[in-house]
Amino acid sequence: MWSDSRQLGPASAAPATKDAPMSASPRAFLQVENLGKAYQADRPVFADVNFGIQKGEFVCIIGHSGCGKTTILNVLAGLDTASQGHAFMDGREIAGPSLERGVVFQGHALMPWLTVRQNIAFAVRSRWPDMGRAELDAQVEKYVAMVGLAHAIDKKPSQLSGGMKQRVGIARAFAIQPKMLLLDEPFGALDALTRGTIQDELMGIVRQTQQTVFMITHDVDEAILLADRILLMSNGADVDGRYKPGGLAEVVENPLPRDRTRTQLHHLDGYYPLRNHIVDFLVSRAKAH
Ligand SMILES: Nc1ncnc2c1ncn2[C@@H]1O[C@H](COP(=O)(O)OP(=O)(O)OP(=O)(O)O)[C@@H](O)[C@H]1O
Repeated sequence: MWSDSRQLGPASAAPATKDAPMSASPRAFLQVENLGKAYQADRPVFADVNFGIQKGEFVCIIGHSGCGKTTILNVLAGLDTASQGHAFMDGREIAGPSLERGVVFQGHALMPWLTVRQNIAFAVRSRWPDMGRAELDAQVEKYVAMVGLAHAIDKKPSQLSGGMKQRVGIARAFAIQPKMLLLDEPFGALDALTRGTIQDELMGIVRQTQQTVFMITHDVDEAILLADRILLMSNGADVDGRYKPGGLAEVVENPLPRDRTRTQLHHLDGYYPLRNHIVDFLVSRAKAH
């Protein structure tokens, strides 16, 4: 079930030119190669991060605060640049933001003066500027319904609860039909009950759309529920007087059946060993690897 990160990322010898298609290679749909980030040259936050995500795969990343999860997600989103290494999606190096990647942050980032319908229509129009009115309306309504908000489609964000706003953010990300969805703790600010409901909804939509997802979470159960694989990340630390950057310490395959649900998760064979393994990592190994 557990695998060392070094087995994962077959770092390629030939980095592709920015924005240029790569030559045929066995890379995954999303491929991260030797990624590193240093704000301070002698103390990189993380270094030599390698992993791949296959099309349709749901991958979560877990690690303590400050290990660099958001930095990695921002590099994948094209919102930040790495100090070292490369990230490729669908055969091209990621070199800036793109509507091919949908991003959802903890703060929903909706435009407060627009209704739910208008917020999502804005994103859909950015993606398909020539889309006709009827098709645009249908696209918006489909994804609003998918997150259970048809009744609130003409409301403004100020009239919605935190959970509803986060659902709008999710609907907006799905509505542009991105090739990859990047989620940075999207449920972090929600109460447990709402969080559970939206996790179920997200899982349903992801299964229906076969969406490829990379998600940051601090919640071990959330990762076990949603992810096919869980990346465990360690923090940079001083070890025996020498600084060791953070990095990908381990990749955990989720052995539980893919049709698992939140309510039966705890009863499944393999749940407790998996949970204990991740918690042990966070408690005893995440600070230095
Ligand atoms: N612009 C910046 N300048 C200097 N240091 C930064 C900058 N942005 C991030 N950092 C540092 O880089 C490290 C990684 O930050 P990042 O937000 O990626 O971590 P994280 O694992 O996502 O943390 P959290 O779980 O708390 O969100 C942190 O120590 C942070 O202080």
